[in-house]
Amino acid sequence: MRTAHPVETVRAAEAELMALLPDGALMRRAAAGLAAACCSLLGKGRVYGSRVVLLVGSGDNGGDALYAGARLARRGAGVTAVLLGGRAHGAGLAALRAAGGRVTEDPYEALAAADLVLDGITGIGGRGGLRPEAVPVARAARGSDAVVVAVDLPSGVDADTGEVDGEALRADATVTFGAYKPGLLVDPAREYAGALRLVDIGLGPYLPAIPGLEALQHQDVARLLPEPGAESDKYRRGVVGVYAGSDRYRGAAVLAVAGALRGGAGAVRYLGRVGDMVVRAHPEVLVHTGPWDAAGRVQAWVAGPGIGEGSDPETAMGHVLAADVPVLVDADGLRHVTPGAVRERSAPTLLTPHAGEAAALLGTDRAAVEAGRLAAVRALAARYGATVLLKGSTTLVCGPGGTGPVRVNPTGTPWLATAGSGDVLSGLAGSLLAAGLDPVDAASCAAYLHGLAARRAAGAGGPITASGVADALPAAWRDIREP
Ligand SMILES: NC(=O)C1=CN([C@@H]2O[C@H](COP(=O)(O)OP(=O)(O)OC[C@H]3O[C@@H](n4cnc5c(N)ncnc54)[C@H](OP(=O)(O)O)[C@@H]3O)[C@@H](O)[C@H]2O)[C@@H](O)CC1
Ligand SMILES: [K+]
Repeated sequence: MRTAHPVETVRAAEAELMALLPDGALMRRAAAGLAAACCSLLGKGRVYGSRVVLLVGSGDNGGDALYAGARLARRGAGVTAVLLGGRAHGAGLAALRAAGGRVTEDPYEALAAADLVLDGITGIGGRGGLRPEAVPVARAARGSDAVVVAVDLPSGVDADTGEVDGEALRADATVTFGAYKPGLLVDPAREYAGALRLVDIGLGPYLPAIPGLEALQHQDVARLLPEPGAESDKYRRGVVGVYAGSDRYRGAAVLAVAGALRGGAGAVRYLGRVGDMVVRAHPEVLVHTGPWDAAGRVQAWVAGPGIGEGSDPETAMGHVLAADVPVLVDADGLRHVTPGAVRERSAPTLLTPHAGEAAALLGTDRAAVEAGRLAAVRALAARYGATVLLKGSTTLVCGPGGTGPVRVNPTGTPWLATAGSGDVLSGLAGSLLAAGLDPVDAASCAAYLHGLAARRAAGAGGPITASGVADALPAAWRDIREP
C-alpha cells in the first residue's frame, strides 16, 4: 500500500525526529537523496560537465535545492542558482558557493542551456499558485530542453488537497521526502508531479498508522479479491442483482451486467426493461420479469445505469434501497437518492458518481468538484453516510462519514473516459460487494481492476470501448493473481 500524509502530520513527525538529531541533519539526508535521484536522471557518467539550474525560493525547499546543487557541483556539474524569494537559505547558499556553484541574475540565459532544473521554489510551506515574479521563470524552465525535477512537491500545487490555484511548475519527476503528500497522488496536482520518488529520511516511525490517503498496489488487491473455494456454490460466491437500462439506454444494462459477470459473484440477476437484450448478450444471466418481492435471493444490488427518469425508476429505486443488502447506486439512480433515505438504510450503500453527478448531489458545479476532488468525495461521504467512489482522472474512494483515509486509484488511464465504461465499473464493484467485500474494498478493487483492464484494452495506446474493458477484465484479474 502506498500511503500519503497531510502536511500537518509530516511536520509533526519531522519535529519529533529533528529533536533527536543534530541541526540540519534531516535537510542533509533530503539533499543527499535528491542529488542521487538527479544523478540517476542525468544518467551514468553524465553528471560531470552537466548544466544544472536551481530555482530557489525563500524557505527550506530552496535549502534542499541548494544543498543538492552543492553535491552535484562537487561531482563536476556546472550549477547555477536563481534566487526567487526575498531571501535564500543561508547555509545552503554558502555550501553551494563553497562547492563552486554560482548565483545568476539572468535566469533565462542559464535555463536555455540547462540539462536539469531543480524546482525548489516552494514545498510544503507554499500557499497558492506561483507568485507573479516566478511565473515567467517557471515557464522558461518548462519550455527548455532540461529535465525538470520538483523538490518535495511541484511548486504552486497544494500539498494537502491536490488543488492548483493559479500556475504551477510541471515536473518530469518529483523527489519527495519522508512521506508522499496527498497532492502528489490526486489530480489536478498529480499531473504536475511526473514520476514520483520517495526519499527515506527516517520519518517512518513517527508517522501515524492511519494515513490521509492510500493507494492499493497489486499485492493488496490480490489479497482482497474473492477466491472461490472447493465448497463454493453460486449463493456462497454471491448473487448480484442489476437494475439498469431503459428503452432509451439499453446498452447501459448490457455493460453493467458485463462488469458484474466478471467480478467474482456466482450469478447475476437482472431486473429492468431490457431483459431480452441482456440475455441475448449474456445468456448466463437470470432475468426476472415479475414483481420486485419475487425477484429471488440477491446479496448486493447495482442500481441506476441508464434507468432514465420518471415514476417507474423512482419506484424501483425505492425497492432497491429498502433491501437489507449492500446497494451500489450509479448514474441515473443517483437522482433518486436523498441523504435521509441513504442514512436510514440498514445495510451499506456505495455511491459512484462522476464529477458532474457529484456536483449535482453537492449543489455545486462540475469544475469545482474537479478542482477539489478530495474535498468533494469527503463531503459526499459525510452528507450521505455512505461509501463514495468519485470517478474521474484520479478515482477516489471514501468510507462513510468522510473522515477516514481516502483510497486513490493508481491504475487509471485517460482512455477510460469513454461512454459506458462507468456502467462496467459499477457492475464490477457490485459483484465484489455481493462476493462479500466491504464497500471501500469493493469500490477500490473494482477501480483498480477496471483501470488495469483499460490499459490492457488500450494495448500500446489507442481508443478503447467499454465492451473492450469488460472483455479485458479476466486478464487484468490474472495479472493481479500471477504478477
Ligand atoms: N522541516 C524539515 O525537517 C525538512 C523540510 N524539508 C524541506 O522543507 C520544505 C518546507 O520548507 P518551509 O517550511 O521553509 O516551506 P517552503 O515550502 O520552502 O516555503 C517557504 C516560503 O515560501 C514562501 N511562499 C509561500 N507561498 C509561496 C508561493 N506561492 N510562491 C512563492 N513563495 C511562496 C513563503 O515565504 P515568504 O516569501 O512569504 O516570506 C514561505 O514561508 C519541505 O517542502 C522540504 O522541501 C526537507 O529538507 C526535509 C526536512
Ligand atoms: K518545489
